[in-house]
Amino acid sequence: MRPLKMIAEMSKATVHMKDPEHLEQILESIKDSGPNTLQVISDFDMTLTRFAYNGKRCPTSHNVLDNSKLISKTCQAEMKNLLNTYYPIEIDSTRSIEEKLPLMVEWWTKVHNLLIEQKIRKDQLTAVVKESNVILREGYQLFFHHLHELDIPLLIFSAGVGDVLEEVIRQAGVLHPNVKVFSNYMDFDESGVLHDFKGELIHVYNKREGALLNTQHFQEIQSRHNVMLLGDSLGDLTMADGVQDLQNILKIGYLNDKANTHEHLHKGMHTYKCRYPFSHYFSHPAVEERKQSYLDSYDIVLERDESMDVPNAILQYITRTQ
Ligand SMILES: Nc1ccn([C@@H]2O[C@H](COP(=O)(O)O)[C@@H](O)[C@H]2O)c(=O)n1
Repeated sequence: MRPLKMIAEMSKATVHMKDPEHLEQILESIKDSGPNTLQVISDFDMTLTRFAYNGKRCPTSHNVLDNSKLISKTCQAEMKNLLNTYYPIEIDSTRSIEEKLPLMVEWWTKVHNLLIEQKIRKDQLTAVVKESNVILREGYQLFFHHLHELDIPLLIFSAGVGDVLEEVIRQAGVLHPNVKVFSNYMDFDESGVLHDFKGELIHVYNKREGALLNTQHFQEIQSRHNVMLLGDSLGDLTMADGVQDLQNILKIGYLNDKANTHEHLHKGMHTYKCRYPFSHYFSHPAVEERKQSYLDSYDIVLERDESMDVPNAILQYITRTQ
């Protein structure tokens, strides 16, 4: 039987594909190569985590801090201003990456400096994550456990805050040894107070496997030439750049619903629970407008789907040995 017929989840109404035949070839080729040739590369915010829950937007790893009691009201206001300034630039498809890149570095640098000024303590992060509204997508247990069982590396590339997202995964009980996170990690002084961020700044335009060249992680994944990639933006597609001798890449994209959220964003504005002020949403292209570009770039597009059902079903299929 043809692969797509064998994967029941592929007939869900949320699933879209531009070229099912090509997708079937990729699925077969990855399956034939075996699980020890596979690595999974994923974005974190709004890809492994939910975009919304009960009609309310869920936070990114940065927002977990922005919305917390660790940040003064003045600082929250400054961060919100920065978001108002730079987020429209991040999603502006009329500007080139060359134009946007220095501005993204500027945004991240300003936010990190503000966070440093807040003298955040390492021992406060557990509580802040617990109190936040961040939620991993439904079916995350199966996803993480299956990859762990088969010893398939899960590389999470995130321009968010590594300490926060690692804590999210830890609290969910799925921070297995095969999970490697590449993100912006906080640097705490000897008394446990944030005084810097470690290493090179990671923003939306430089998170990719090639950045791991000459690291131990790179050696561990060098022989894995097949990739399953999960993302929620077109920028996430470059995360696999630098994979050695890439044979097959299966790209699954979450097309999150930005248009449906106006109503609760109005409410969220007063509670600081929303990610962005609603003005961003009015200028943000709606799902229908973005759908074609996602279909042109991702092999599978999941529209308004808050679950891991499809990635899980695909994984079960391509790692089945008989
Ligand atoms: N102060 C900030 C800076 C960035 N963001 C958003 O985080 C996203 C990056 O995280 P990924 O896991 O998707 O790499 C990015 O899309 C920014 O909009 C933020 O919320 N606050």
